[in-house]
Amino acid sequence: MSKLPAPPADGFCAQAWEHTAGLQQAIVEHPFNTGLADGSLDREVFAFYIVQDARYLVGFAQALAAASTRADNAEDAAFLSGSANGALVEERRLHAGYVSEFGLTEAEIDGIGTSPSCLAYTSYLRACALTEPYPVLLAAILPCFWVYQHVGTTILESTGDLAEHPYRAWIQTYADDEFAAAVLTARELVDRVAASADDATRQRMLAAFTRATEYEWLFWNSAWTKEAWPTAEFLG
Ligand SMILES: Cc1ncc(C[n+]2csc(CCO)c2C)c(N)n1
Repeated sequence: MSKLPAPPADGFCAQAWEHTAGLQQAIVEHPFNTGLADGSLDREVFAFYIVQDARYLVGFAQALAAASTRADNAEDAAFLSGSANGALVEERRLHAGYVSEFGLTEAEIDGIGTSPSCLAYTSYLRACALTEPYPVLLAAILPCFWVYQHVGTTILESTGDLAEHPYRAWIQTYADDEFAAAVLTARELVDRVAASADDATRQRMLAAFTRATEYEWLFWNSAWTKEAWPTAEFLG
């Protein structure tokens, strides 16, 4: 799948992407993602990322499920709750893969703490679900879709044939046509909701989109550094 078409120039999504363009570039150029693209990424760093991502997917699914209860029509509710289910199906798939691909036992998995950045991102999404207006919650959810589609298709452009690529399953998931269609639906939903929001709400939407995109960067960076709690040493 190639890159998505640009969103309508007068809408929220176009404004949000332009506002975060430097950060989007930094995400694509992060050493985690350049290593994912050329296949040089350390397997252990990737395993750390996958374990944290499974934790993230549970929190993200909760935010999507909460958003679906606030939709004002069945089509949007179905999209949001279907995406929540999709995130949980993916969590189950990753979890099953821990054992087969990375040789981790259930006890080892349970012993891996949720990283500070993973907890911060999921806590932020859950907080948006509880305390922010529906349009702001949707703006916080959107980078999860859009940033991954951007990263996946940018990596695919640079790799070409994936037959021998060690991270082909990951790249295929996020450069896939079905996923691109979901990202377009998410963008259209956010543009539509933003169009009938007042200026103050639109400002908060932009802040939420930006914050969630910052958390996307933090998430990759935390895998790259195998981020741990600096306080762990005080707890024995
Ligand atoms: C940190 C992080 N951010 C985004 C995604 C991508 N993602 C997760 S669930 C979903 C859509 C609903 O099924 C998408 C696009 C990820 N895996 N990890």
